[in-house]
Amino acid sequence: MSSQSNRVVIFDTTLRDGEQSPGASMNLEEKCRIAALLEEMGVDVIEAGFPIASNGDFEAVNAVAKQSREAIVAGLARATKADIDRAAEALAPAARKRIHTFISTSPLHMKYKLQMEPEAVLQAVKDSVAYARSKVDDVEWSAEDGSRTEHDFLCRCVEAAIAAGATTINIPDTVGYAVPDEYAALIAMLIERVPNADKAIFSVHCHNDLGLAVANSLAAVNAGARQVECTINGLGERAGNAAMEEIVMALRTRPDRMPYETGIDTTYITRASKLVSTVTGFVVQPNKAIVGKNAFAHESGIHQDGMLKNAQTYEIMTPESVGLNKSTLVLGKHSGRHAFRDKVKALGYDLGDNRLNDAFKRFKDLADVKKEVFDEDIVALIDDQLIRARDRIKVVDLAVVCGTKGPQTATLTLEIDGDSKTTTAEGDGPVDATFKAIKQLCGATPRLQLYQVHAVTQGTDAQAEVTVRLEENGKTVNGQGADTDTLVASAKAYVTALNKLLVKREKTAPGDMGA
Ligand SMILES: CC(=O)SCCNC(=O)CCNC(=O)[C@H](O)C(C)(C)COP(=O)(O)OP(=O)(O)OC[C@H]1O[C@@H](n2cnc3c(N)ncnc32)[C@H](O)[C@@H]1OP(=O)(O)O
Ligand SMILES: CC(C)C(=O)C(=O)O
Repeated sequence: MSSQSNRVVIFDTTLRDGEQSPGASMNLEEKCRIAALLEEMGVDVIEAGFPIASNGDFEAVNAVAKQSREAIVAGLARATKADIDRAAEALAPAARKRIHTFISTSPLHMKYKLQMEPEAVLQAVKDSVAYARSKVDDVEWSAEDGSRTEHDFLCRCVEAAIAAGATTINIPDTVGYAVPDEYAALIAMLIERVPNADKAIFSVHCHNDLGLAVANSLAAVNAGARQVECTINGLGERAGNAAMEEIVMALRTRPDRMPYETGIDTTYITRASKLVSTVTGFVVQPNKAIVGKNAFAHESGIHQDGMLKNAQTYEIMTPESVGLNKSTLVLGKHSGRHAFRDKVKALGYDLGDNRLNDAFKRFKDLADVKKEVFDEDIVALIDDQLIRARDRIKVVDLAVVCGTKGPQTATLTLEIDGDSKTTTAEGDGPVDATFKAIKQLCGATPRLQLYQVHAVTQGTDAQAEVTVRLEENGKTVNGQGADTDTLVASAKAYVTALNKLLVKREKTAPGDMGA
């Protein structure tokens, strides 16, 4: 494959560079599960670890080597015989194996980290690649800190690595320092200047310190790189690596600007993201591109309206293309009537325009006090509205004073047959005070048989749904009320039950309100 081909090799290093994220260690069984999924989704090369690093790393590379069939399994090695021997040993069972050997080439790294002269580094490139080639046919050489390497020296190292048998040349932006046009120019320069450049595939490995890992990788592909090293969810050292899902979906979504293909079945992306997140405990931020919880979620009314008319108005990829069932229209304070009507219909209600408008107003009030409005909230809200439509008694206002000091008081305003009436009552707790206030205003004395509260959804801002059962002269009625305020929900429930009692009384003694 050359820089003329349009096929981009996806080299996944979640298990190696991804695991270098502090706290992201994975055990052998977890690595094997991730590797199996990476292979199933069409990853070309799986870098399974750094075998000399520890026995655990060796075992993991060895286990992934044993289980993989189609994917090439790579093991990392410094420019030393011991590292290369260990990598070769771990990779031995692999159907397709690659030794990935590297050494730093930037002045800073050579002088301070390696404490080697450039000529010694150049010799190490030749020796390490040749030695690795004596072990396997597929050798990748990386110029660590390549993006900060002096160009002439980098050209000499790359030429030497290819001459010694490397078939993939990786130019990492190890510290995420590059910017897209500069990095693309670097890759183009190497392809142009290195005499044997056509004998190797050029690869990029970008870190995200400036948030440019994906942009740099794509710019490099446009300049002729045909392997991208990346990780699921962008996991990796420090700010992470280029995120595989972003690279792959950018190529798939913009073939007009980037006419390249990968072998990835993108419908596996969500699964892979979830698996890596679960295994490492690294939660994916909600607004993360492609795999964040909100990547295909819409809350604003104008966007929801557009989505309902044509999803392409606000989505450049389909959720199905990344393995999600569907987009979500999240109902919240920014939602509009179109999305609300759609949701109400989907929940099985057939409300006329007036009722819908009324429900929408109540929904907006609820959304003002609640972060997210769930289906259950809407059901509770509409049921509440339907129940209350013909009520003679309505809760208008409630203010409760409660706490450790006491006495607990409730100041309540009810609308009774169109008239507004207010009273204040004391009680044994805020619920008792509220119920006493209702009884005072309505002159009712039914017996409370049941008082039950449950949260409609989760969270401290959840709606409370209260059930009240009242008994009078052998007649029993239940009333329900829902509200984010438990006491308001309690008042509504009690009043609903009272309204039902009134209906029952009407049947026996028409026109009678008080008890
Ligand atoms: C950019 C990257 O991501 S590179 C990969 C980074 N990943 C890791 O380091 C994770 C795994 N690493 C490890 O477990 C350990 O660092 C080991 C096992 C590899 C080495 O451990 P130690 O022998 O204790 O060495 P230590 O890590 O302290 O220092 C690294 C040594 O390797 C040398 N070195 C670093 N890179 C290379 C290289 N590519 N080729 C040859 N030598 C190298 C350093 O100069 C230093 O040598 P020195 O001991 O002579 O000063
Ligand atoms: C070993 C190389 C590829 C690396 O991880 C880096 O330079 O970031």
